Amino acid sequence: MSTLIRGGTVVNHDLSQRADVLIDGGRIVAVGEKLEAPAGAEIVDAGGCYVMPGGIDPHTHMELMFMGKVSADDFEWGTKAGLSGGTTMIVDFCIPAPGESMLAAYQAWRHKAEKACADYSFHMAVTQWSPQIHDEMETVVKTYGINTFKHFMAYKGALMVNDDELYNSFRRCAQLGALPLVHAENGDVVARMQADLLARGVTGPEGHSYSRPPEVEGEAANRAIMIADMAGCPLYIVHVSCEQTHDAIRRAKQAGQRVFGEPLVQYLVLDDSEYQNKDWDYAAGRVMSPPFRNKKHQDSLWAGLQSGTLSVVATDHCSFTIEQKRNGVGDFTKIPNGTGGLEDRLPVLWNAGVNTGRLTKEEFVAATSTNIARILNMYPKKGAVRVGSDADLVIWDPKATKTITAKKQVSRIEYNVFEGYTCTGVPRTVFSRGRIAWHEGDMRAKPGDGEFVRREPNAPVNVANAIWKGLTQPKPVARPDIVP
Ligand SMILES: NC(=O)NCCC(=O)O
Ligand SMILES: [Zn+2]
Ligand SMILES: [Zn+2]
Repeated sequence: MSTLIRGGTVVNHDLSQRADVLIDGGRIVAVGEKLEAPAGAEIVDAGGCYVMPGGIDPHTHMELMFMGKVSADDFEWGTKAGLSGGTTMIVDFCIPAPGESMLAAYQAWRHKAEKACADYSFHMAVTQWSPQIHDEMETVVKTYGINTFKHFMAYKGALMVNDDELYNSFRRCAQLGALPLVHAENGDVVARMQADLLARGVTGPEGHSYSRPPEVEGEAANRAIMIADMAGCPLYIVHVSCEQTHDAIRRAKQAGQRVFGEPLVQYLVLDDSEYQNKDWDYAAGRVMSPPFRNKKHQDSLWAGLQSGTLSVVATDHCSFTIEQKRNGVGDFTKIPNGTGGLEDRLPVLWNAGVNTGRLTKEEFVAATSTNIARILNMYPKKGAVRVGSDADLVIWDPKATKTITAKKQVSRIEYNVFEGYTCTGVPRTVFSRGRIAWHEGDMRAKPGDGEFVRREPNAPVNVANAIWKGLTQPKPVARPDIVP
């Protein structure tokens, strides 16, 4: 059955225009003014609204075993939370358990994701280096359709990799046409600072923030950028929280490197005063890595989104209940790291970005959908309102308001880091591959509706980078033979 979305303004990353959108077979089949409704088509009114590509959150952790706890939102509730806030696709991190092969981890993640209500894809984590990992990476790319590999430079003794492992893996990414991702924090320094703080009696959630200053992030970001350049691959830095990391990205871009930065919506509107809250549960609920920063860093991130030095706004949705967070009472290093935000990303970014003039609505679409679709090589299947694209769409009411409260959220945890924040501009109707998945609070998507999205290697940026690196690689100097 076809659907005609009538009377709205279509907003793409490059252009906004009054246009109707015709959907058939899960795809967009026409975009234009005053389209004829085919016989039997469902008509959906978008008068006074924007029609935008569904949000893509490239950074989530559903049902993840992390720091001894399993994150509370699974693929069903995580994707439902996303849909209720206009996000129609997530990219989750497939993280092998210690000693587990990537191939087994991939199967485990596919199993967990069977109940997804919206489309999803995976990044694969590299948590050690060995000939087996080297070989498995090829299968991950060519057989499983995953073109991104995540590296943790923090979480010493758990997920952290060293520079040798980074370089080996980045080299392999260059060979495979894949994109490496890094969590940039100097895990050795963090571990020392944590121990020093605990020894000085700083045991509460504020210790988490003190132990991870912007310098540990900036240093690691710089290091990863330099290693990626030497390895000959582009680089994507997840959860960019501070000016130091933004500055490293900015310099790398100005020097011609292909580096992408991903701030989180939490970093744009929440600050480090949250960790000083007298209520332990409140402060612990905001513990994530890197931690929230101050206004100076927030301004830097906003400027990066405006200027294009930062590309994508994500959430790193990794939600833990209060009981799980209380694992760290008396020792902040044991508080499971992570916050929610998936259902709030678009409304909060619109309110804090578009309504304040920091972002145009087109830049909003770029930061929440189109840029990441291009970086991950799934554009224009995802990330665009254009003929042939998947009909993952949001009808966005720029006048409607909502005050965020955990009492009404879809996520399974008891609190919300944006509690009390009022947004003007919220989704009215959300389509997932042509079906109405959510409409004004009515969740229609069902477990299993989501599909895995394959992503092929050799995105345009990888190809260009490989050509450049090939042309500029060290070559032997031809000299006349010396006859001894
Ligand atoms: N960010 C965070 O605190 N938790 C999730 C794991 C990660 O992305 O580092
Ligand atoms: Zn991380
Ligand atoms: Zn993460």
